[in-house]
Amino acid sequence: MKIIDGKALAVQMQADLKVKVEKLSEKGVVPGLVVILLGEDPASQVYVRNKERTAQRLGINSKVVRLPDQTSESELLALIDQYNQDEQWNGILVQLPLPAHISEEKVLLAIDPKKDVDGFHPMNMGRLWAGNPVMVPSTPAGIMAMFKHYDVDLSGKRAVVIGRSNIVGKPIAQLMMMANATVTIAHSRSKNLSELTKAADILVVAIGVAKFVTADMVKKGAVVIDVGMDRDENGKLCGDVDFDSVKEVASLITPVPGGVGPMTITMLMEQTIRSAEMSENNNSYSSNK
Ligand SMILES: NC(=O)C1=CN([C@@H]2O[C@H](COP(=O)(O)OP(=O)(O)OC[C@H]3O[C@@H](n4cnc5c(N)ncnc54)[C@H](OP(=O)(O)O)[C@@H]3O)[C@@H](O)[C@H]2O)C=CC1
Ligand SMILES: Nc1nc(=O)c2c([nH]1)NC[C@@H]1CN(c3ccc(C(=O)N[C@@H](CCC(=O)O)C(=O)O)cc3)C=[N+]21
Repeated sequence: MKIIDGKALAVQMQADLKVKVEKLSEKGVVPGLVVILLGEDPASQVYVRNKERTAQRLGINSKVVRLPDQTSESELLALIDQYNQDEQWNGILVQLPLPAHISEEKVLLAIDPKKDVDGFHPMNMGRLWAGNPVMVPSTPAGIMAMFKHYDVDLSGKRAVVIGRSNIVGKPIAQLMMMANATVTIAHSRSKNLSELTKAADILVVAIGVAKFVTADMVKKGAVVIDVGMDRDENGKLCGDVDFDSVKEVASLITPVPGGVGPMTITMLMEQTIRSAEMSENNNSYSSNK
């Protein structure tokens, strides 16, 4: 068993990104990321602070707009429109989940697809599913970067994703399919889940249930990616995978913390930089393939 060190890979990739930002800045193009956060959810506060800190370290111009929970949908939409028009900000991210009185769909549709560094706008989701991604959601992009760095070849392999959210499950399934894996997407209605997961060469878990995947559900030698950000019975941060038992079965496994999380932030920064590059090149909004 080998542990995938997401933290170390993130640090390594961020060093390259810092150089990129310096070069762009010399040309007068400073990438700018604005993060909009509604409410006081403590986990969201931590993630947003991590994003802000990383952006600053890389020389990316960053701004966090903190708004009260009761902010109206129209206020939020007006604010997004203001940042859509403002050339100084080439990346706009609205932290999810949003309060129940605000339509997530309307908000995601309002963000200029060119500035949608999360890749959650239906235009960007559609382009991903069409096989010509422009902006890719950062968690799945981070997982693919880990596969590349650790020489995990997906071609012809059986990959199983547990979770079908728009921000993790669906896009990672599509990216693995694009890398020629045979992909199964499981969710809370799936029957005989263990049977599916036991057949997986690659298992990606994104459900939000602490230590849900146990060793008996995993094939010997499988690669296990744990996206979960959960709390165990003692309130300690843990993932969706029971790391201590599954690590004995897996050939490669990500820890929580220090696995997918740091890579998510890194890919968000990469995407922000790419979006700044596109805005420099005459607003060309096109796939990078
Ligand atoms: N490290 C990182 O960078 C990130 C971590 N996360 C974390 O990843 C986890 C998942 O996030 P997200 O995708 O947004 O979650 P959602 O809550 O949007 O989706 C959860 C998915 O898991 C499925 N599910 C829930 N319980 C079970 C179960 N017992 N068996 C099988 N499937 C189940 C649900 O099925 P159904 O559709 O049927 O309801 C749903 O498809 C969370 O812990 C979140 O905090 C999220 C984003 C980034
Ligand atoms: N519009 C939007 N975009 C997102 O990308 C987005 C979102 N909304 N909502 C919530 C999820 C979750 N997410 C994480 C980012 C970093 C860590 C992270 O840094 N994790 C650290 C630990 C953090 C801690 O100590 O709590 C780690 O795993 O090592 C985790 C989770 C981004 N998300």
